[in-house]
Amino acid sequence: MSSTRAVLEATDVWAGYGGPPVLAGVDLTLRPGDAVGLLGRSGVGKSTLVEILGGGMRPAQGQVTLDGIPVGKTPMRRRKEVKARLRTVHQNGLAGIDVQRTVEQTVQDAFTEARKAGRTTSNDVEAALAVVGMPIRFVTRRVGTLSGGERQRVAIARALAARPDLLLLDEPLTAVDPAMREEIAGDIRDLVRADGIGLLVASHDVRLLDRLTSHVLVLAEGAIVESGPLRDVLRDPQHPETRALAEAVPEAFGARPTR
Ligand SMILES: Nc1ncnc2c1ncn2[C@@H]1O[C@H](COP(=O)(O)OP(=O)(O)OP(=O)(O)O)[C@@H](O)[C@H]1O
Repeated sequence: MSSTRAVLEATDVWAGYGGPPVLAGVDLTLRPGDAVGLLGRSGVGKSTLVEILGGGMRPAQGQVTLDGIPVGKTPMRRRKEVKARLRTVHQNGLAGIDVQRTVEQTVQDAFTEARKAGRTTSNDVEAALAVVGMPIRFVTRRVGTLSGGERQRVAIARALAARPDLLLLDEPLTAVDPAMREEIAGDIRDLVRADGIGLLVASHDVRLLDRLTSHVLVLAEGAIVESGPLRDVLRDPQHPETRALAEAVPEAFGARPTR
């Protein structure tokens, strides 16, 4: 429903934690309607990149912009707008969520903000929870009493209720069992497709990326070393790190057996 559709652009992003750089010149563009996976082995810098893209961490060098507005050092008067258009769901699913509020209040708050901003007319908490496979009986539960997997799902429902232009998910649904994870991923995919929300999903779970995204970027040695449709990338990996990832996934994803 938003009038302008945001484009997120990262240019020559460098970052680290005092040692060798974790990110060393990452370029990336995310548009509404995109469904992009960020694939890479554990510790390669996926969360760091998601944090920087969402404005939670500043790069040592380079910049991230949302339709030209700097993300991370956003001018005060544009912060609300950036927050409405660009949402991040962190790995633990709790950042920014008041654990004392109920599930219903948490999702309702997001709808209220989105309605005020003219981003949605919906107020359907039950439908929002259904997308992440949560029955209506959870509405009265305080977020602080939920299991890890339930919190992750509420965090996603809340982010989707906000109807952002772009949604960044860092290792979503890790605490949810595999069968349910696939089903929820399919429902999330349907919703973001229907609403034209741009999605970036950081994960090393290729099954999840296969469900949620249409295109992957492989992060290795601080940079995006490969990109393309997931199954193509795994079938014909070019970079040694992609080859290692491909060898570890089931053949169903098109990876060639190790010779
Ligand atoms: N606060 C921190 N202080 C020092 N080092 C950090 C900090 N946060 C992350 N790192 C290091 O930076 C590197 C990248 O971490 P990051 O969490 O971005 O990787 P990741 O690809 O998301 O990993 P995973 O898949 O295991 O979540 C790792 O070597 C990690 O140990």
